[in-house]
Amino acid sequence: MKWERLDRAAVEAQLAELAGWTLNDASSSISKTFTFLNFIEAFGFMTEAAITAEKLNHHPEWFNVYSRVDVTLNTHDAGGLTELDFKLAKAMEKAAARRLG
Ligand SMILES: C[C@H](O)[C@H](O)[C@H]1CNC2=NC(N)=NC(=O)C2=N1
Repeated sequence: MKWERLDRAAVEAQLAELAGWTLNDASSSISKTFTFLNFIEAFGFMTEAAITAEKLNHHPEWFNVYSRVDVTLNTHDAGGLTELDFKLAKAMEKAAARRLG
């Protein structure tokens, strides 16, 4: 399925449903830093997010050090943000919430 790039208003509307995500340069991606109790919790989050990413065929750019995971999402194929980025962001929120309590 071909996903369309969202316009600024649609991006703002989606962002309003998410806590702690920031919009990057030219509205082309969104980012969030997740901090867990330790590496195992961070890696458990990444494992769960990876399974969702594979199901969606939509993959995060991320960087992990110990308990921290920096995530950036965008849709390369669309050159910006699409609904897929927000589906993955919301799934990540659920996976993180389960580990953060
Ligand atoms: C060929 C393959 O389906 C595509 O490259 C998919 C894979 N995962 C992807 N992930 C992300 N974030 N953006 C994409 O455009 C994308 N495209």
